[in-house]
Amino acid sequence: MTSQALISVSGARRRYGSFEAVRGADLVVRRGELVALLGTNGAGKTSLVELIEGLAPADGGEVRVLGKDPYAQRREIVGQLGVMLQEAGFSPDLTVVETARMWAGTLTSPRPVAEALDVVNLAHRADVRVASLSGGERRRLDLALAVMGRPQVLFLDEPTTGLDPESRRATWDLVRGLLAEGTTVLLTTHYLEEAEELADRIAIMHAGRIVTEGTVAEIVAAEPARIEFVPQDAEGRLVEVAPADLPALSGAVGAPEVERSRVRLRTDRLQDDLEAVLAWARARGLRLADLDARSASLEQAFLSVAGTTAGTAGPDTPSPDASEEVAA
Ligand SMILES: Nc1ncnc2c1ncn2[C@@H]1O[C@H](COP(=O)(O)OP(=O)(O)OP(=O)(O)O)[C@@H](O)[C@H]1O
Repeated sequence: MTSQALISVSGARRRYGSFEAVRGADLVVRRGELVALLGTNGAGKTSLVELIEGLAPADGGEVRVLGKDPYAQRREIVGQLGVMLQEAGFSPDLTVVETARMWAGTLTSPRPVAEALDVVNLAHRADVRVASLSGGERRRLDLALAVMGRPQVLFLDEPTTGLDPESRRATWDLVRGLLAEGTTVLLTTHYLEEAEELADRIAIMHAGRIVTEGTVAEIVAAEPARIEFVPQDAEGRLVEVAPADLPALSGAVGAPEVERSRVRLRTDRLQDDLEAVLAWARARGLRLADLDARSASLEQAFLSVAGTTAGTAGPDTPSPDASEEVAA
């Protein structure tokens, strides 16, 4: 059974003057799932999310949230939406609990303030001034405010940017707790690792469109695997091989590359072609130094979207664990 789409965007467009930042984007977020929206810098993520949040009207296409037009019918749904902004903009002189009470005062049926602070593990910091909170605690306060109204749909905009790894993991746990409560989440993030950890599905945006969408496994499966090695003889001396000397691969994607003795192959049939490479090496008495055979990563899929789709934007600095191999 397919669960109900709480967010549905079809052919959405948004223009700033003559520049079209969102150029026919399609996106569905179903009840109870977390969809991570990734993209290159300037891809149009913020412009699209603002349409979904009802902060601006679409210049074309259709945007529906909880079955309503989020711009024209904003009042009917705004109470069901929670938005975690980059900067909530509260006075640094207020304490945590004062801030939370003030925010709760603007909502029709808020969670008890103590509960909201508890959800984000800030109860013990209730009487601390906002100015004295760490960066991670401030982000948690932003999250507490976003979930204060028990939103059905929660928008998380780079919720862990600037946080240390421990705080980031703590935030992920909080988000998992909200998902377990049934909250539906649209997350924008520059951290691929964050998307892999949290997302049921990922949508990658580039140049105003969603160009790839699916589970991590689906997105990664569409990218070829890699086999790399440096051929050596039995004494450990480098052996130069020309691309034409390499074995024919049944799942080959593109031509083999040989760069300073390192051989790079791309394949859609990793196991079969790895066996072919090993048999080829054995028959020639070669050792394969630095042998590395692996399925594609989300990062490779992301970079391939960023690199092969028309447009000028380069990839974001995607994740702290971005492999040197790809970044090089
Ligand atoms: N108010 C505006 N006026 C004119 N152009 C704008 C405006 N806001 C955004 N843009 C442009 O629209 C494009 C998309 O911007 P947007 O902020 O939506 O991208 P993004 O994917 O959120 O980028 P980032 O990851 O860098 O935050 C960019 O080229 C940006 O310069």
